[in-house]
Formats: sequence, structure tokens, C-alpha cells
Amino acid sequence: MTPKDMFSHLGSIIASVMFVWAMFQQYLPYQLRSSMEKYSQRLVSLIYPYIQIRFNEFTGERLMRSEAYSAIENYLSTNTSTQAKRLKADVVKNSQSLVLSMDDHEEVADEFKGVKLWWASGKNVSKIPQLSFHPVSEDKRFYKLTFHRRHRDLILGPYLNHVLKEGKAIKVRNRQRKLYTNNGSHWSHVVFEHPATFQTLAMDPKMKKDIIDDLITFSKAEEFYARVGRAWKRGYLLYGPPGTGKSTMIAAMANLLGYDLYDLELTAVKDNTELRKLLIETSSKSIIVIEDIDCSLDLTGQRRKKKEKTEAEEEKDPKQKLDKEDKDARGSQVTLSGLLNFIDGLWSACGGERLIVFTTNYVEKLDPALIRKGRMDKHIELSYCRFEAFKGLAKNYLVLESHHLFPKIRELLEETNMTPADVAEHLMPKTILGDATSSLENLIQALETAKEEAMSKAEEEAKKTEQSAQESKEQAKGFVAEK
Ligand SMILES: Nc1ncnc2c1ncn2[C@@H]1O[C@H](COP(=O)(O)OP(=O)(O)OP(=O)(O)O)[C@@H](O)[C@H]1O
Ligand SMILES: [Mg+2]
Repeated sequence: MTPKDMFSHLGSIIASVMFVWAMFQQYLPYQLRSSMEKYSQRLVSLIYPYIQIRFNEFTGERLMRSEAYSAIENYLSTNTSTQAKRLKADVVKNSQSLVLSMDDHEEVADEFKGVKLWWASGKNVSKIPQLSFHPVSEDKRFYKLTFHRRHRDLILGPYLNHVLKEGKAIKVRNRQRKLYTNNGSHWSHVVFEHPATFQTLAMDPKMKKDIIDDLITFSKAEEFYARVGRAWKRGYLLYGPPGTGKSTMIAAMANLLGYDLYDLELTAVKDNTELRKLLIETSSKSIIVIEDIDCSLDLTGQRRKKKEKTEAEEEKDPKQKLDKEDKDARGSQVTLSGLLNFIDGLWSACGGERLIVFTTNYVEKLDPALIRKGRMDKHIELSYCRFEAFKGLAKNYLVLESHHLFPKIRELLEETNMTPADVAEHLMPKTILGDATSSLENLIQALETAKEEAMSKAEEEAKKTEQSAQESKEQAKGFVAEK
């Protein structure tokens, strides 16, 4: 029997004694009665030093489910499965994950900074179930927290904050994440179930660790951002040739942090106002992605020139005048400054905890204003597959840590530019019975072909330059001779 149980029994004995006492004291004079009441209360609190707090499932007149109750339920789901003997299992809505919570009238212990406390689940059955049209169950569930009164400040402050925060975080981890795409000015969503993770992403391990650390630090830095007065958001620019894993990394980021994804198609956004509307609708704990930013938005002013030209043509030939739909199809009027406002603007911070990710194949084409530090905080280059990244792919695709063909592959990967997407393609078993060695041989063959192609291309280029150098030399000679 724990000291708390002992006190609990003692408490009920005292309560019985008090009841008898109350019956008796009505025959005593008033003044004597009130001072005795005061002292008896003190005596009880001296003997029973525990404080209890009750958290009801439903609160308010409209019977809203209490946020605290559901956070506690989630928080306790981690302790529950190891301690409680009777559990309730529930499938989280729209998701496949199973959440366990303790059944009614169970008790589990918890510890916080060396202080022990107890959570009990209870249920009151309502006495008026007959004529109720209310769909909510008439059972009123609650959690009761018991702790020693000397820890009052610690429990009421830091501990309860910790429970609510952890509980909410568990809820976020368990929820089904969504992939939003914009159709004009509206978001529509599907369930996000991309299997990519940082484990399956092949890249230099040091670089990978650096990115993971950066993301995790960001997701835990709410207090830091509040302290330094910055909006809780972070910009990433992913650049590199096609097939180097930019989109895959975004999926891995969402899976790592448990964030929703908003895949923003800028060309479908009519103007800056529509862009703002879309962005205000995004929720926190999300990644806003603009893929191929160089194609989505003309950052060099060329689009404006092109548009002016078309309008001039329209004027010349009214028959050619395009109808409204065609005009819209010509492209969005989202401007660079509109986009910068979105990154810096006050409203982009509402809700907080957002990542903004741009991808491009041509980083050199982007306007420096767009990618300066503070806007895009981290620039990540995803490049051709080298040996370290290959090792990751071999481990994932072939369950191989080493092989006698690895040194040959290492050599070839240093000499040839092949994207991780292509390497992965060659590591895919060609038949059900395909073994690792034949996959590696396939890759070696592909690498050798790529190397030869690259060499003959380089030779051709060299020949061409030599030829043109020769031509200009001869031209110059002729010019001098003429003179
Ligand atoms: N680093 C990588 N690790 C594991 N798989 C990869 C990697 N890079 C590419 N792949 C594989 O190649 C395919 C294409 O990659 P992905 O779509 O991420 O490339 P991308 O960089 O976004 O290309 P693009 O610039 O054309 O959009 C993915 O399905 C993925 O399986
Ligand atoms: Mg991509």
C-alpha cells in the first residue's frame, strides 16, 4: 500500500467521524461550533496532505469536449500501455494508428522532476438519461490528478503545462496528415501518405544530419522565436538538377516533423490578393512548398515584356483579342514583391510554425532578393550521386553494407554525374529473383556507358571550340592580309 492509499483510507475514516460529529454538533452553541469546524478542517488537511484536481471531459453548457481532457488522454496514452491493466483502444479518426487509453476507474503513476503523482480515470453516470435528445453519451468521464501539497507550485505550473504540451504534440503525431493543393484560390486536400523518410533519402550522411538537426531545432524553438521577436518560420531553398531528390526531401521533412504539406502552384494563382488569401488559410505545423520557383514566377521581368507584347498585338488586330479565360491562362500576376511580402509579411506569421520551401533546378536564375538570408534561411544543394549517397541507396534497395563491387562503383561515381534517381532505377531488381550482384553489375554498366557518352561529348565540344578558334584565327589572318 502506497502512502497515498494509506492516507486515502484514513481520509474516509476521518470523513465518517466528521459525519457523526456533524450530527452531534448541531446541539452545540454557534460560536463553539464554528471554531470547532475551523479546527477540524485544519486537522483534516494536516492528516491528508494530498491535493486533487478533477478534469471533466465535457465543459460548459454546450458540452464542448474539454481540450485539457483530450490532451491529458493523449499524454497518458504513453504511460497507460505499460501501467494500466484495463485499456481502451481506439483508432484515431481517418488514420490507421491505434491509441490506447486507460479504462474507467484505473490509476497510473507519473513522475515529474523527481516528484511522484497519480492520475485516475473516473466516470459519473448521469441520472437523467431518459428524455435526452443529446447525442453525447450521458456518462461523464473525468481524470483526477492527485499530488502532495508541498509540490503544489511545481504541479500547477510547469507540470500541467508539460502535460498539455506533450498531449497536444502526441495528438499531432497521431493525426492523419494532409497534402493540400490549390485549385485557383481554393485549397483541396488528400491524405498525405508519402513513404519517403530521411532514412530512405540517399545523401551525404553529414549533410543529412545537419538538415535533420536544423529541422528539429526549428520545431522546438517556439520560445526562442518569441524571445527574439521573430515569426516562427523558416525558409529552405532546395536546388539541384532534376532527379536529385528535392521533392523526396520535402516529403521526408513532412514525415519527420509530422507537418501538413501545402503544395502551392503559383501559376494557378491570379494575383497577389489571391496569394494572400491562400496563405492565410494555411494552418500551423505545415510546409508551404513552391516547386520550380524559377518557372512559376518570372523574376527577371521577362513576363512583363511578353505580356506587353501580346497586348500590343491584340490592339493591332482586334480579332485576335483573347477572351478572359485565355488571358488568365497566360499566367498569374503574382509578382516578386507579392511573394516577398508573403515571406516577410505580418500575416505570413499568423499561426506560426511554418516552413517555406522553394525548389529550383537553376539557382543562378533566381533574383538575389528572393534567396537572401533571412528569407531563405538555408540553401541546400542536392547534387549528383556520389559514393556516400550510393551507400545509402544500396542499403535501402539491396540491404547491402559492403560488396566487392563497391570500390569499382566508387571510382565510377566520382568520374560520372548520375542522379540518385538514375542510380536507384538501376538498383531496382529487374526480376523477382534478381540478386544484388546483378543489380550492381547493371549499375556499373550504366555508369560506364554514361562515362563514355560524357567523354565523347566532351571531345566533340573540344573539337568544336578548336574549330571555331581556328576559324576566327584564319578570319583574323585574312583581315590583316586584306589590310
Ligand atoms: N537522394 C535520393 N535518395 C533516394 N531516392 C532518390 C533520391 N533522389 C531521387 N530519388 C528517387 O528518384 C525519384 C525522383 O526524385 P525527386 O522527384 O525527388 O527529384 P527532384 O529533385 O524533385 O527532381 P525535379 O527537379 O525534376 O523535380 C524519386 O522517386 C526517388 O525515389
Ligand atoms: Mg521535384
